[in-house]
Amino acid sequence: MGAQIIDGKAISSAIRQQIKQQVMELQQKTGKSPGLAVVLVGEDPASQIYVRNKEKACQEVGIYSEVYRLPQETSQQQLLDLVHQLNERQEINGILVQLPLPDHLDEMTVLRDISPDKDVDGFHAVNAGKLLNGEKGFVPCTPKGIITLIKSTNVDIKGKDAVVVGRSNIVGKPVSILLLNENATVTICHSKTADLKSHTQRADILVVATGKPNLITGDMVKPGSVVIDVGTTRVEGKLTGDVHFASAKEVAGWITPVPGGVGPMTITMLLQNTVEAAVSQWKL
Ligand SMILES: Nc1nc(=O)c2c([nH]1)NC[C@@H]1CN(c3ccc(C(=O)N[C@@H](CCC(=O)O)C(=O)O)cc3)C=[N+]21
Repeated sequence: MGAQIIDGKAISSAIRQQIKQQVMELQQKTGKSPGLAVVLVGEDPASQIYVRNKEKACQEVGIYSEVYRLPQETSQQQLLDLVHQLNERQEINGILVQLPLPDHLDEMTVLRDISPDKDVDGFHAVNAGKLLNGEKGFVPCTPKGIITLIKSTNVDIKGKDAVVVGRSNIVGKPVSILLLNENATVTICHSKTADLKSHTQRADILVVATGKPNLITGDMVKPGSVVIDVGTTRVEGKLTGDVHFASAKEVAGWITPVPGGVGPMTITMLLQNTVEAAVSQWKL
């Protein structure tokens, strides 16, 4: 018994099939493939895995990709020089600088120097502003994937109580705006929220993106609700979500697993954004 599992892996592969088709059509029409540059600074093992997965995903769907692996001691200027070069390169439609950057580098400055037209992560202030204003721009990959996963349940978002736990610029804030755009009533909770449980218990849609393993237990979940777990923390070698899966799945109506939920969707949305970038830069 218990919740239906939202299979992010299966939904991802269906969308990747469509993207592959679209890339083939673009190649036939233009003789070119969309191109993505991924920049990784330092040797964080988790980042290495993500970057390799992104590279593989690009290959699968026919997106051209370049990966720049820069040493830990790369200077701010060296990183900015690379970003500027990539901004100018015709064959590169999307640029992603893997976060977090080493402490001596200023993320905000680096993100601001990526051309907003190539900002497939949707982290540039221009794209964040467009999202807030309801203008067309790049939507961050994880939030975009989350909305796709919620819609896959056929639960109508309109008028529902959505509670987002976490207020990062990468997930919490943008997913809150997307849910608001879908006409949910949105509450944003965070580490200073007084009574977290009182909020999560009322959530028809619960999105958890805190990086605190097993923060949300079954007693904090509303019966029948949609629970989206964004956390992927390695605990004793095992990838662990922010939601205690075993107890939450007895209460929720739908729930995403970790792994195999939000993670694969993030990469799929990156592929989608890269194709979008190419189509718009090629003026198709
Ligand atoms: N500029 C930038 N853009 C990002 O999108 C970005 C980033 N920096 N920094 C790190 C986070 C994290 N992130 C994930 C992507 C895929 C999985 C993923 O595919 N996870 C698999 C499991 C992978 C594994 O086994 O480790 C899953 O959940 O099933 C997870 C996490 C993207 N991020």
